[in-house]
Order: sequence, then C-alpha cells, then structure tokens
Amino acid sequence: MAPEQNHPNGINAVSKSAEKGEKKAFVTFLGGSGDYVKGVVGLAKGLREVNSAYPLVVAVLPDVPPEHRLLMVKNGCILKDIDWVQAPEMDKSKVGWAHEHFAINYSKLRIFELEEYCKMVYLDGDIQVYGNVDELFDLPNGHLYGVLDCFCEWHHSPQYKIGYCQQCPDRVQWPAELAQAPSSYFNAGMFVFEPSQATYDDLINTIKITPPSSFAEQDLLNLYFRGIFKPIPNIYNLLVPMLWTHPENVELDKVKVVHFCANGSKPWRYTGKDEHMQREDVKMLVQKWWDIYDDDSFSCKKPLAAKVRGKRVQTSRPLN
Ligand SMILES: O=c1ccn([C@@H]2O[C@H](COP(=O)(O)OP(=O)(O)O)[C@@H](O)[C@H]2O)c(=O)[nH]1
Ligand SMILES: OC[C@H]1O[C@H](O[C@@H]2[C@@H](O)[C@H](O)[C@@H](O)[C@H](O)[C@@H]2O)[C@H](O)[C@@H](O)[C@H]1O
Ligand SMILES: [Mn+2]
Repeated sequence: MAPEQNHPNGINAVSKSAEKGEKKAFVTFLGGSGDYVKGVVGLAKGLREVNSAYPLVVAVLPDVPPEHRLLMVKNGCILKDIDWVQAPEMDKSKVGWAHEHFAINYSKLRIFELEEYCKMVYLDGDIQVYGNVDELFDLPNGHLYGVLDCFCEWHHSPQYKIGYCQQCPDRVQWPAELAQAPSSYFNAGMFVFEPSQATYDDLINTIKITPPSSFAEQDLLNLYFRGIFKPIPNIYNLLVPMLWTHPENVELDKVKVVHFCANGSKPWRYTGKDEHMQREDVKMLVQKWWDIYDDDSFSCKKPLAAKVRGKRVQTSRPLN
C-alpha cells in the first residue's frame, strides 16, 4: 500500500513489498465438497478462452476433496492450501448472515497472505470472464479496485428501507437525520489487490474488534479499505441483479465479467424456476457459461500458460 495512505501498514507494507514476489495471477477461493468446484472449473476455462496471460490460483480449504483438487489441476489451476479464518461469533437474535454459507467466506481473506504474488485479481467461483481483463493487473499500486455493489435487494438494510442505492445516488437523497451516507461500497466477488502479510494480520485484528454484519467479509473489506478502495466500471463485475435493478447502468455487449450472485443464477444449479431466471438475458448468460464449461478443448494439464507477452490475441467475445 502506498506509504502516504494513512494505512496501518503504510511504510512497512511498502518496504515489505520490495521483498515480495513479482508474479501476478488471478485467484479464487473454494471450500467444501459441494458443487462450487464447477464454478472454479468454468472460471479456469473462461480465462483460457479469453487468452489471459495470467494463471488462476485457487485458495483451497482443507475440506476440498482430492477428486475436486485433481479436477482443478487438470484444468490448469494452481492450488494453494489455506486454513479457515474463524468467523466472528454472530448473535443471531440481532443479525444473521445474509446467506448461511457466508460464515466460510472469511477464509477468503487468506488470499492476502499469498505474498509470492505482487498483484492479484480475486474472482468468486460464481464468476465467468467473457472478455480479456489482463489490463487490471496494470492498475496503479497502492489501492484496492472493485465494482460498486447494488443495495436494491438488501431487504434488511437501512439503504433498502429508504430506497437508497449508490448505483443511482440521485434517486433518493440520503436523509440528513441518518448518519452520513454510506461510503462507496464494492462487491467482494471481484477485486484487484496486492497481497501483504501485514495487511492480512491487520484484517484479522480488525475482525476481533468489529461487530459481524450481514455481508461478512465483504463488509469487513469495505470498512478496512475505506479511502483506499477505487471503483472501476461494472464491465469488470456485472452483478446479475443489475439487469433488473439498474438496467440503465448496464451495456451488456461491453461486459467482460459476469457475477452469478442472484438467487437461482448459479449456472451449475440453474433451474430457471427462481424469480427473474426466465429473463432472456439471464438465460443467454447461463447458456454462455455452459458453452465454456462443456468445451473440453479448454482443459489442459498445465497451468494457464503465460502466453509470450504481447503476442496473445485479445479475444473479448461480445456477450450477445
Ligand atoms: O460452499 C461454498 C460457498 C462459497 N464458496 C466460495 O465463496 C464465494 C462467495 O460465495 P458466493 O459466490 O455464493 O456469494 P455471492 O457472491 O453469491 O454472495 C464463492 O464464489 C466460492 O468461491 C465456496 O467455495 N463454497
Ligand atoms: O460474504 C459476503 C458476500 O457478499 C457478496 O455477495 C452479496 C452481494 O453481492 C450483495 O450485493 C447481494 O445482494 C447478495 O445477493 C450477494 O450475496 C459477494 O459477492 C460475495 O463474494 C461475498 O463476499
Ligand atoms: Mn459470488
């Protein structure tokens, strides 16, 4: 992190960064023995399809079974074993996780320990890349980059109650009688960051003094990187709900990264029965995910090869 940032690790992190590795890579996170491994395999194939020059690292929890590990390695993933990060005790009478599995999402924070890499792009396993996004690795150091989230389905939040969303800040003014308007808030399904053990240690210390909240590690990351976070266009993390909450902010033919975070939209579980799932754009995106997942020509034994820089053909297929 840049020393001039009033950041707990300022100078140390910069001096330490000089000792860090110079490699860059995409990274995702996998826990459990369930079907999210299909998301990771789809992501690995998608990155190959767009001729990315960077490998995909998978931070795997101990409960990921051998057969899932083998499947990911066969698709070129570099596996890094991580341990759990204990989620803070939640007083369920006051607040609960927005989704039960969010409790394991604190373990996602382990990616900050991967100091052999100097720059990483984190992608959830329910994300697919349809256009080359290697340019993200060239964003200036000292910031964390992500895409603004949408509050329009946060049914238990103060934002939702007054109809406020950062995606359309002029629709409803944040009332003066409430505390100051929420700072810019990114969706933690995709972000560009610089691994740092000092930052990881500080994040863990911050968990201990921060009351847990509905969006688990996403809330923590937004609190921690306030003032360091810089928003980037939603072409890098199109949240599927945006198709109906803010269609005016979506240009689907320019979108490079799609995040299947809407209920019922995970392609490998898609039934089409959930709300919004019969939309033509949703069905097209899910089908495109399966087109890539089912294409075995993208499987390979070696990690996503770093193409000879500058020689790769940039393919960013339009989405429709
Ligand atoms: O059982 C699970 C649930 C989640 N995840 C990982 O945690 C990420 C965040 O969860 P999810 O994408 O479901 O959250 P959402 O973006 O839908 O809120 C997933 O993408 C996976 O990478 C996982 O590995 N196993
Ligand atoms: O653990 C908290 C999660 O919070 C985020 O998901 C949310 C967020 O997108 C909300 O805006 C949606 O309303 C909601 O459905 C969705 O689950 C991240 O995508 C995920 O990786 C993870 O950090
Ligand atoms: Mn997700």
